Amino acid sequence: RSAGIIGAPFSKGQSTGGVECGPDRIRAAGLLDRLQQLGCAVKDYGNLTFEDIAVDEPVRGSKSVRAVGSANRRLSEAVQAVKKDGHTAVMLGGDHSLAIGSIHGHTAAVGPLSVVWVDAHADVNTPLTSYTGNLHGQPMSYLLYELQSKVPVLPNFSWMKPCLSSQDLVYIGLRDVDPAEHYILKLLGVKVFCMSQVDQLGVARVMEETCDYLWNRAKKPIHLSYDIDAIDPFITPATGTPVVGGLTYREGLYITEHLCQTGLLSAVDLVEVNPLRGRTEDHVQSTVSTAVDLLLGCFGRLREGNHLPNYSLP
Ligand SMILES: N/C(=N\O)NCCC[NH3+]
Ligand SMILES: [Mn+2]
Ligand SMILES: [Mn+2]
Repeated sequence: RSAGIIGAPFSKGQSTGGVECGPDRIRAAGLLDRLQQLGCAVKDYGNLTFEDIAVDEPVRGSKSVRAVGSANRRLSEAVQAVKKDGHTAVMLGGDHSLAIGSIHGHTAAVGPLSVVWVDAHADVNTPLTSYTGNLHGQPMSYLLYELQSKVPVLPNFSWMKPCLSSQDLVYIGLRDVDPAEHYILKLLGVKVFCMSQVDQLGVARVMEETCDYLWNRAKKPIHLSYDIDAIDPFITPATGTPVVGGLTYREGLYITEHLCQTGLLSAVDLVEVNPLRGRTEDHVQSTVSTAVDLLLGCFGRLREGNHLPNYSLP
C-alpha cells in the first residue's frame, strides 16, 4: 500500500475558526510515522496554499463561494496528481466543502467512483435550501448529477461539473439531517444507514450491505469521505458541529478496517477536525488520535496486531 498525503488547511466552507489547523495537528500526532510502521509507503505532498479572495460577498445566500470554488479547484488538481503517482489519496481537512475538489479530482483521475460518506450530517443542502449558507453543508449537491438543475451557476465553480450518481453513494452515521436534505435523499433513493440502522443492524451488517449495494452493478474504486463528527463527540469533541449519539470508536474503526480489506479504497478524506473546539488539550488529543487511528485502519492496521513480512524473531 502507498499513501499520498495532501494537507488542506481550509476553513471557509464554515464560520468556525480553527479547522484549518487540522492537517498539521494530525501530522503532529504521528500519522506518517505510524503509516510507515505498517509497511505503508508514504509521500507527503505538503499543505495546499489557497488563493486569497479579498472580496467574496454571499451569492444567493451562500458564503465565501469564490474562496471555496478556488480552493476546490486546486484540491482537485492535487488529488489528480496523487492518483497519477499511484497512491491512495489522503486529504486532511479542513472543512467538508473540500469533498467537492477531492471527489471531483479522484473521479477525473480514475473514473466513476463508489462514495462512502461517514458523517452525522448529509451535507446535501443546495445553495437555495441551506439555512446557514455555509458550503460545508452543501458539497454533495455540487457533486450529484441528479441535483445539477438545483444548483445555480456560482463564481469560481465553472471548472467543475457533477461527477457522481446518487446510486453510487452510501451514507453512514446520519443523525442530524435537514428537512430539505431528507426530501432529497428520499427523492433520489440514496442508500442511507442512519444511526438507527447502525443500532438495528450492527456495524458489521451495515458494512456488508454497503458493499453489496455498491457492487450491485460493478465494483468501482471507493472514495471514503470521513467527517470526524460521525464519531460520538464524547470521543471526538474537537469539531465544529458535534451531535450526540454518534459512532463509537470501535464502530468508526470497523468501517475503515472493512473498507481497507476490500482492496478498493482509492481515496480518503478526514475532515472537520478543529483543535480550537476542544475545551481541553485532552479533548483535542482524543479527537486527533482518533482521526489518526481511523486513517491507519484504512491502510491495514489491525486491532489483532500487525507485523512486517520481513519480521523474524531475534
Ligand atoms: N459538520 C457539518 N456537516 O457535515 N456541518 C454542516 C451541516 C449542518 N447541517
Ligand atoms: Mn460533513
Ligand atoms: Mn458533519
